[in-house]
Amino acid sequence: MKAGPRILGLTGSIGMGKSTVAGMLRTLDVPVFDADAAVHALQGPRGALLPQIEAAFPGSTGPDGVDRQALGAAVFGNPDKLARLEAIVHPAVAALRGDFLRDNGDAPLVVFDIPLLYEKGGAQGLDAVAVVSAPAEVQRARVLARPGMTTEKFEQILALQVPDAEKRARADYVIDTGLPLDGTREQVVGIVRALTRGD
Ligand SMILES: CC(C)(COP(=O)(O)OP(=O)(O)OC[C@H]1O[C@@H](n2cnc3c(N)ncnc32)[C@H](O)[C@@H]1O)[C@@H](O)C(=O)NCCC(=O)NCCS
Ligand SMILES: Nc1ncnc2c1ncn2[C@@H]1O[C@H](COP(=O)(O)OP(=O)(O)OP(=O)(O)O)[C@@H](O)[C@H]1O
Repeated sequence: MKAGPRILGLTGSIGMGKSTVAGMLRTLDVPVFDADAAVHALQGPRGALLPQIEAAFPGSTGPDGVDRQALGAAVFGNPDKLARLEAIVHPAVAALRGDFLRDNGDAPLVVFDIPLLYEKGGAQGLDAVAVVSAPAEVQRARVLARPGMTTEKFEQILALQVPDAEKRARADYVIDTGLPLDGTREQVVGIVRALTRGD
């Protein structure tokens, strides 16, 4: 028997409903590590990565932390700059994820919410992966409704992400978020049951 919790990776492309599903998992008492929140904390006011990011991208940080709009404009669409930012951010996120796992060592199941799981090869050590997915037109409508989002930015981000169809093909579970929330919640409950049964 494996020591420690089972680990479910949760991923999905922009606007597919990861955060909503992560919220559903938390209400089922499943601890969720939120990679995006970790990035925000590391880049926010007094964030641990501010000196390194300022050195690599002068003028991109201030008293409120990283200017995400400006840094995003600099790195999305420029693979070298994006790789430089990732080399700063990803090891720090991995360290926080290790802390989380130690803190929740007694839970039967934990979830790693990792937006870029397939893009950045974060699948090692996971027992299963669930992908959130909705039809492309639902995704587009959700994303373009967000403040500060433009069609251009959306297209740039999509181009950086593994296509939804490929994610669905590779995942152990597909969670459909293109339907009313209750239907999605039912699927989430089923996955948690399947992964915690028979321990
Ligand atoms: C460049 C930053 C500051 C822009 O922040 P902003 O708030 O404008 O965008 P946000 O983080 O919400 O990302 C928007 C979309 O782009 C995607 N995205 C973010 N980083 C990347 C990346 N390195 N490669 C591909 N897609 C990415 C996200 O999954 C999301 O769908 C930020 O995305 C960042 O620091 N990215 C590098 C670190 C990283 O890889 N984070 C992903 C979680 S580990
Ligand atoms: N069945 C459903 N499941 C999940 N989200 C749904 C569903 N129906 C409607 N929605 C809505 O779709 C939106 C999904 O946004 P959410 O922030 O969860 O996506 P995300 O994948 O985390 O996005 P990003 O990767 O861009 O941060 C929310 O506004 C949510 O209320």
